[in-house]
Amino acid sequence: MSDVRNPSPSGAAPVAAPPYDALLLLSFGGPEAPEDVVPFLENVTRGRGIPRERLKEVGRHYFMFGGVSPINEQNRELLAALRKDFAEHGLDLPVYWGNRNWAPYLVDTLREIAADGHRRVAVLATSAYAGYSGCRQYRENLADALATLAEEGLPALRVDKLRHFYNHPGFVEPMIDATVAALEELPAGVRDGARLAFTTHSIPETMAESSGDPQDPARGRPGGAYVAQHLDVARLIAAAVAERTGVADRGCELVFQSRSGAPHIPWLEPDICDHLEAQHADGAPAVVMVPIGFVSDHMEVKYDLDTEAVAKAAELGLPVARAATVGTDPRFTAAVRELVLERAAAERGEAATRCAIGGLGPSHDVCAVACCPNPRAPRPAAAER
Ligand SMILES: CC1=C(CCC(=O)O)c2cc3nc(cc4[nH]c(cc5[nH]c(cc1n2)c(C)c5CCC(=O)O)c(CCC(=O)O)c4C)C(CCC(=O)O)=C3C
Ligand SMILES: [Fe+2]
Repeated sequence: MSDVRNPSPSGAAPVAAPPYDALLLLSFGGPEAPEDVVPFLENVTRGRGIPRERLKEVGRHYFMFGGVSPINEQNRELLAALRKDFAEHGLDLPVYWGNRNWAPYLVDTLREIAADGHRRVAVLATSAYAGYSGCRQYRENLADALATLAEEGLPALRVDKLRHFYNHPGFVEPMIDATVAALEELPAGVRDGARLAFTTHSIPETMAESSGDPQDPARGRPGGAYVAQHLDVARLIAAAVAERTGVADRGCELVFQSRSGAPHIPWLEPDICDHLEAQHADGAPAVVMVPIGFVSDHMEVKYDLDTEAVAKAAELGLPVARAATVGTDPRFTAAVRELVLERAAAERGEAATRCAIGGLGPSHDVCAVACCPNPRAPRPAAAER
């Protein structure tokens, strides 16, 4: 692992990151009041064939939490943490935030960026891995928003999406600490026997198979790049946790959660709740759930893991703990800064250190047209070659 953390000496004048004049934090968005829930779900599911029953069920999850998803507040905290990190390290780059499905909407943020006089924007999507939902769909959202700005006669912006950060040490290391901390929450008697269950969002199997760049060796593996990348992270965490705790055989299972879509369409399995049952039947004394698929403790974590899976475990009498997501860990904000600086250097034609751990290497900077295809029909997407 190479160290590319090189803060400017304190007192030095802040430096920019040419050619970029802004960073955009691009996220999913979530409701912030009960009356937001139905319109939010309509935004998410428009034209996606999600069964009505599933929508009612997901609406119920949000209402259980007062109609407020934690995701927007978590993104406000990340935005503040990024601004603080940039300021402390002498990086003079304004940071903006926009969402796919709720205010502040991406298109409004891009209008604001243009009005502030910025033209070249680096984009960090709050999705660490390859796949349609986490990569191309955001690039389609960018293309749509840019088209709206063009129709309005606003100045043209160029947007560059930063590479997938799933194997950046600034993302993985906080999760190693969080997994060790979760193990320590378990009763001492079951701690050493506890198994690890790495969880992520289930997606349709066909979407998993086609995830990633066709040229990327990870895509050729069963499950495509989405599964291969998650397995790589799971192995890194399992190995580090084995070393830290002196217990080598906790397993390293990748399991899935938050399945939606029609029941006859195959999605990635096993589901976390079925997995807890199987682990219990297999004699596991405890399980630690490690939500490697997510960057903050949003609704998929608070409901699907902390509520539903925890209830399943209680019913089984299986002790469980859940590892925290990276959130605003300073190693993660430093990683974002490094990704911006690395990409800026690459865009200037300079050599850049591309920090990555595990077996797959750093992801590509610019997605291919055939990367993570839209499962329905091809649509214009920004930031591709
Ligand atoms: C891979 C992936 C991530 C992880 C990467 C990333 O973080 O981007 C993710 C994150 C999230 N998903 C979220 C919420 C929802 N996802 C849905 C539906 C879907 N997700 C999908 C995939 C993913 N989703 C897919 C293939 C669908 C089917 C419909 C479609 O093809 O688009 C639905 C519809 C209802 C349902 O069926 O669940 C909702 C409400 C929230 C917000 C949580 C909050 O409010 O705190 C977040 C962060
Ligand atoms: Fe989702």
